Amino acid sequence: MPESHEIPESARHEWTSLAEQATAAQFAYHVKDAPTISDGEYDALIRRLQELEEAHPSLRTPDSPTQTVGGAIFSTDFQAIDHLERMMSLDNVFAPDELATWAARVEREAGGASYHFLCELKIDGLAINLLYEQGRLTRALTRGDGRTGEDVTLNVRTIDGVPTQLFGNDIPALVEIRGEVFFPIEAFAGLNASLVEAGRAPFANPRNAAAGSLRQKDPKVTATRPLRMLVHGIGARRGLDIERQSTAYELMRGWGLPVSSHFRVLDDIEQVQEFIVRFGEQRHSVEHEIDGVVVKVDEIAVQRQLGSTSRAPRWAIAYKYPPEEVNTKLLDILVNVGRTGRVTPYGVMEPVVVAGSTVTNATLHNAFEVQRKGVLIGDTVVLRKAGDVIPEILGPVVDLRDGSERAFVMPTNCPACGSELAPEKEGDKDIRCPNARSCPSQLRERLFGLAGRGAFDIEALGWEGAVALLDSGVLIDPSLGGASESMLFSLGEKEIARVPLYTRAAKKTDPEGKIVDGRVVSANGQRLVDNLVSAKEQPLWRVLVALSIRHVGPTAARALARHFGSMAAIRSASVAELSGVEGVGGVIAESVRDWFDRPGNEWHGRIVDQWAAEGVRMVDERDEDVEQTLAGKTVVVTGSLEGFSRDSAKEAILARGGKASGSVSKKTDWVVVGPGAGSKETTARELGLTILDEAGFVRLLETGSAD
Ligand SMILES: NC(=O)c1ccc[n+]([C@@H]2O[C@H](COP(=O)([O-])OP(=O)(O)OC[C@H]3O[C@@H](n4cnc5c(N)ncnc54)[C@H](O)[C@@H]3O)[C@@H](O)[C@H]2O)c1
Ligand SMILES: [Zn+2]
Repeated sequence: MPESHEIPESARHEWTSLAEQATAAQFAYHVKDAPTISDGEYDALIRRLQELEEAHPSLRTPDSPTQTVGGAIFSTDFQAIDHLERMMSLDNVFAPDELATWAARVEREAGGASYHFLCELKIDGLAINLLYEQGRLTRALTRGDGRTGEDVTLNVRTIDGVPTQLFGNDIPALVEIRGEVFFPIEAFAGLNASLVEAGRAPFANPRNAAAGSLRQKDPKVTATRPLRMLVHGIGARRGLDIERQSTAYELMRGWGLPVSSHFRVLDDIEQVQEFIVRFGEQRHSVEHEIDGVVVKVDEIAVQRQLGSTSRAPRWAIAYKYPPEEVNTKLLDILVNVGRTGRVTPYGVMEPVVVAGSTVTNATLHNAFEVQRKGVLIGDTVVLRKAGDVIPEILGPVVDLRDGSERAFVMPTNCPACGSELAPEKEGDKDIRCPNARSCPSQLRERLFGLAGRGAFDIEALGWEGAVALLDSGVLIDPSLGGASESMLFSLGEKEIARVPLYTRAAKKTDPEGKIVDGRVVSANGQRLVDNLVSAKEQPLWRVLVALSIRHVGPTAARALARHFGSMAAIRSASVAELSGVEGVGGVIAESVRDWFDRPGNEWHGRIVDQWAAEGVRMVDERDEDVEQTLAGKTVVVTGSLEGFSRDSAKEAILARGGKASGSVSKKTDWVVVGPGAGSKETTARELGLTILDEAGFVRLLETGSAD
């Protein structure tokens, strides 16, 4: 124990308590493969311990969690064996200035030698040490405490892509290959579903699935898991002389080892920064989870010169991205009734900040999905939110259950209107509220949906506004005998003035994502009137989307509008005629006909009639009048353009028969780049695609050619 007389008692207490928590977390994470706190929380614990130790160096004992390579061996399932050369951890930085500090230190201690930076993705899996003797895989060990690992040779032999025999003629007599075993993201949900079905505990995230799958007593179980491995280092070696780590990677690739295609050798720390930013944006286009970038000094001689601390090399650093996974409590599972009556369960969670916003809800899609994920109400769950992507509950933290958790039961009646819920057809995964006409929940969702960006785009009408309009009764439709979104366009200023409204923008500016009391924009009533006037001029496809016809989203609506040109023509088209349109299949065609024709749906037609009577545009300028200069071509627009919004650029491409894509690939014909373009431009350049500026884009639209 540290000397206590010179350290304030409060600091000593805090250190002891945090060290205990960190040690317990290491055990849960490295030994049980079932962490009970998130990586972000763990990193924060370690940071705080480091701060305390910085202030009171005598707290920094050799067995402090800040000084050890986590995961001492406690498991009896495997034999403990020493590594030939120690396996290290990595020190972390979380911001550019911390990276710069590290780089400055490297520069200072490199003693004038010249060197490069080797940048790699930090694979979120578990470390493995493969021993090859005369090219034969003779042993595989987990990292353990860095000196001693667990013998998982038989398990590793079942991993696809890990060669049991190296090939080539420059095979060293002995070499330790270090790498990471991971669980491919796309296989994760399926694994949990099958575990739940077998009555077993699901994994909290892919990283734990990797560790838990590898560290199985029975290698036959490991063999059923789609584990993969990538190489990221080299340990003890005999008969191998390399000057740079990147050279070793090329050699290893030649021997048949799985080497990542994402590593780069860079000259200076500015380029390293760019690499970090680029992969921060592309974090999800990689087949495994990454929690950061690892920056290494490439030259082995300089690595030796820099040496290492008790737990990590000084010649490498992990730049960690902001965490996208947090733990929170699943307080309840409720159901939402959507604009087409679909009933969707969603989790209500203790509010938690992740990826820059506060999350309280996450959709669970349907009752099967709840089942497959194995989450219970009352569970601590791992919640993931990646950038702009909608938040997702990954899985439960089973070890924190106390027996009070309960399973979700799908309600039998609509929580909004009491109607009996049922699947529409036998075998449907979804169940629905059949009361399309007056279910308050469906009405709210339809009204909100029709104001959305992909429909009429009524900026002044957000969720709260939709609720307020319906609650105030101004949308009572005499012809329908109840509330209906069809009254919207007939509203006058007088009616709107009665309703307190909130804008989408107001919602956005509030960091909490909720509407703060009193944020009633009084000018908003006038804005809504103005918005409604311009909404009437929206093109036909947007009107179609606004009708909330099942399966008719922007893509199908565009195809229908382009082909038929008017609401009247769509209304009178047969299923065969509808499904004959490219991009409109049988399901959509049936859905459109059903929406108009099914007995009881007559009120749908009346909505269309009423909108038409209020002046909503029901006929398009036919796209045939626009020359199809881009037929069959794919264009990506990135960055901001002066004369086009994101939507109008897309419409201009679509109207000319082209495809507007969101991602750059080899199949992209042209990439239009405006100021602020990021990784897409880089990718386009790497692929050697034709890049256009705004003027070039305008010419392209007119002529179909970039010259
Ligand atoms: N949630 C928890 O309770 C808990 C507990 C302990 C640890 N952890 C997590 O683990 C981290 C600490 O674990 P650690 O000591 O293994 O450190 P680390 O995971 O931050 O970094 C070291 C490891 O990164 C791996 N790695 C992945 N890609 C690499 C690459 N390209 N090059 C080199 N190495 C690469 C190696 O296996 C190496 O051992 C924490 O920061 C936290 O994220 C979480
Ligand atoms: Zn209902």
